Amino acid sequence: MSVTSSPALAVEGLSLQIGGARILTDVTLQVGKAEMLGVIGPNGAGKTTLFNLVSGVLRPTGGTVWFEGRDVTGEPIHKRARGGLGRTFQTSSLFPRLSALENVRLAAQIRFGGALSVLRYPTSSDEATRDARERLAEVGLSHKAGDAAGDLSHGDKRKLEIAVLLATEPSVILLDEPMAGVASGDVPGLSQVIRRVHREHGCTVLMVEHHMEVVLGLVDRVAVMHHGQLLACDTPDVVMADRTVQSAYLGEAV
Ligand SMILES: Nc1ncnc2c1ncn2[C@@H]1O[C@H](COP(=O)(O)OP(=O)(O)OP(=O)(O)O)[C@@H](O)[C@H]1O
Repeated sequence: MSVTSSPALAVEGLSLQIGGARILTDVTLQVGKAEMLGVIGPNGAGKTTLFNLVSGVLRPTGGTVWFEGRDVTGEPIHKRARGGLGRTFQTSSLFPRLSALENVRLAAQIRFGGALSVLRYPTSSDEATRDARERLAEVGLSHKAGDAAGDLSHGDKRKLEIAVLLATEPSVILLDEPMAGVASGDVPGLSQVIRRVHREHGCTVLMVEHHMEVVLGLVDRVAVMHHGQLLACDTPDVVMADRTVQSAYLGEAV
């Protein structure tokens, strides 16, 4: 997909310097509406830092973050999240002792403006609970609604995190290594959930992922990071054929 004149998300000259260390240098990138963009690169390339700057976990020392045409560089993470910029983290952000349904319901309650109570047992008539059940169905976890989040497999935890995210109705979703720790047998199912959510919600998805097969099979374009810089950003075919990418990042043809 080509990037439209009004991208869902854009970073311009984004840089982060900590002490003498240049963590990210002058990254400029646009993500079109409803596009799925993968971010790849070796360990320490700056992928998570890019996500942290985009979502508001970190403030850049240079450059700008644009979200739906708005400069959000100075906005804190919760304000960006309320505006529709949602993300998952490498480490799970679920409440392990709450059920899968309760985890999603909490996120839905925030959207519906209800009291944040996990003590109140969900009832089928409650709007947030109904919404939470729908989100669980979307990620194929209806049958695990009553299970404690902490007891779920890694793959199901990742699906649940996506359901929690969907309950906040984001327009842009950042997925930080969704396949990390997921058993290989569960990878296709999780990929399918990501593809379906992207297609059915029409949201923009940015995904950092080491699992190359997954990224190349899912995304419209791939951004390649290397030493805190953006090396290339294009369709999977073009990026895989790029000699700079092959020699600097992959070391050999893929
Ligand atoms: N707060 C910090 N202070 C100093 N260096 C940092 C800080 N945060 C990140 N770095 C360094 O910046 C570089 C980029 O880190 P980052 O976590 O963004 O890489 P990554 O591409 O996500 O790596 P991985 O694939 O291993 O998760 C690394 O060399 C890391 O050690």
